[in-house]
Amino acid sequence: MKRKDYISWDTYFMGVAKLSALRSKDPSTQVGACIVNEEKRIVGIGYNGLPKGLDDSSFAWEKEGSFLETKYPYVVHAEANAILNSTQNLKGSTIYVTLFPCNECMKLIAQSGIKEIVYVSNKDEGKDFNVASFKIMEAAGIKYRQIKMEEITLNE
Ligand SMILES: O=c1ccn([C@H]2C[C@H](O)[C@@H](COP(=O)(O)O)O2)c(=O)[nH]1
Ligand SMILES: [Zn+2]
Repeated sequence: MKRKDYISWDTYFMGVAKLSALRSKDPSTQVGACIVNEEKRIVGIGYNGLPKGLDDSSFAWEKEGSFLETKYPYVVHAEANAILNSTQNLKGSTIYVTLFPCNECMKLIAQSGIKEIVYVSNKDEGKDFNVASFKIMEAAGIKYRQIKMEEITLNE
């Protein structure tokens, strides 16, 4: 008889997104993304980090202070990395992301043909960029749903 407590597709793909987020060097917000095609194949993964060639230790990860001394001008967002890392055309695919995408990422998501967003947290709800993100998403006809992530236990 087959096992009954196997994880769902949502848990599986969000689990990959969460695992990817653990690679992030951002001390305050770690984001992971996993793009899945219509055949449930993973076609791109990413997390928020500095661009290739930049030393993680030489750049500030501050949230506040002079703009050039914060992380904001330098970090590549998880969704952008997942799209850049993708192995095929993303038309019709789904992105699993641990944090609801910002407006900049939403533009990339719409432009790449991704048709569904599955997310866990929307910690920036109500901020202008978050409202803009919802506007882009709805105007582009992208579906979305928020899921609760269950704990995954790894047996030996
Ligand atoms: O769509 C998004 C939005 C944000 N991120 C990353 C970029 C930063 O490293 C953090 C956000 O910093 P805060 O601590 O929340 O100010 O998250 C992302 O990857 N994708
Ligand atoms: Zn973003």
